[in-house]
Amino acid sequence: MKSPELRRENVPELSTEQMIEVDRAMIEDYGIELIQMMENAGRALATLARDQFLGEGRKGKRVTVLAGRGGNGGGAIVAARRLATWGFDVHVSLARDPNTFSGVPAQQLAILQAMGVKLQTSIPEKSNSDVVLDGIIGYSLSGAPKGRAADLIRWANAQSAPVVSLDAPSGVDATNATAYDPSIRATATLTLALPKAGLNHPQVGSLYLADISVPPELYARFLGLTVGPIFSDGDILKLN
Ligand SMILES: NC(=O)C1=CN([C@@H]2O[C@H](COP(=O)(O)OP(=O)(O)OC[C@H]3O[C@@H](n4cnc5c(N)ncnc54)[C@H](O)[C@@H]3O)[C@@H](O)[C@H]2O)[C@@H](O)CC1
Ligand SMILES: [K+]
Repeated sequence: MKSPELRRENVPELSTEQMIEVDRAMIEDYGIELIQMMENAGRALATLARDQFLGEGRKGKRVTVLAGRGGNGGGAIVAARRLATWGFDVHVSLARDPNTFSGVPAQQLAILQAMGVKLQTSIPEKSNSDVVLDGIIGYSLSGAPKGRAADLIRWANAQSAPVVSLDAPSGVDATNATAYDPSIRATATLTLALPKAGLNHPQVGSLYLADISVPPELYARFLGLTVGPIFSDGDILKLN
C-alpha cells in the first residue's frame, strides 16, 4: 500500500523545544491528552509496519518491539498491542524494568500485560523477526545511549529485518542530527506531527509523518508557523 507523499520543503521542521511546546499546548490549551496522542502514534506505527514491511501472507509473522519507559516507548507499546490484536506474533523487550514505568506508558504497559503479550527485560534471544520496531528513546535523548537501551540498539542494528523507528532513530538527536554511539540505523522512521530538524541523517532511512491530531491553528498560535491541512489525504505521509 502506497502512502500519500508530501514534499519536505512544503512543511516546517521543528526543534525538540518546539515539539515540547506543541505537546504542552495540545494538553493544556486544547485538552487533547497524552494518551490520545499516544494512541494515534502507536496505531500509525503499527499500520506502517503492517502495510509497508510485513507484506503478504502476514499470518504468524514475528514482530519484535523495543520499548523504553518514556513517551516513545509508550507509543511503541500501543503499536505492539495493535499488531497483537491483528494476529501477529509480537515480542516486546523493555529497556527498563516494568516497575520503573509511570504515567501513561505504565498504563499502556499494564494493558499489554493483561493481554498476555510476550514481554521481557533482556535483549531478544531470537533473530528471526520480520520487522523490528524501535521505541527505545525519542526526542528526550540525553547523550550517548547507555545500559540496556544501548544493548537493544546494538541488537537491532545486527538484525537483517527492517527496523522502523518511532519519531527518531534511538540515539540520534532529533534536533541537531548527532548520531551517538550506539544509535539505530533505521530502515524507516515514522515521526509525529511535523518532521524534526535533526531527521536529515542517513540513519533515519525513509521518513514518514503521522497525524496525531494537532490542529494546524496550534502551530500558528503558539509557534508562528503556517501549516496547512497536510493530512487531508491520509494519516501517514511519506516525506520526499
Ligand atoms: N505529541 C507527541 O509528540 C507525542 C510524543 N510521543 C513520544 O514521546 C516521545 C517523548 O517522550 P519522553 O519525553 O517521555 O521521552 P523519550 O521517550 O524520548 O525518552 C525518555 C526515556 O529515554 C531514556 N533515555 C534518554 N537518554 C538516554 C540515554 N542516553 N541512555 C539511556 N536511556 C536514555 C530516559 O531514561 C527515559 O526512559 C516522543 O519522541 C514521541 O515519540 C508519543 O508517545 C505521544 C505523542
Ligand atoms: K525511537
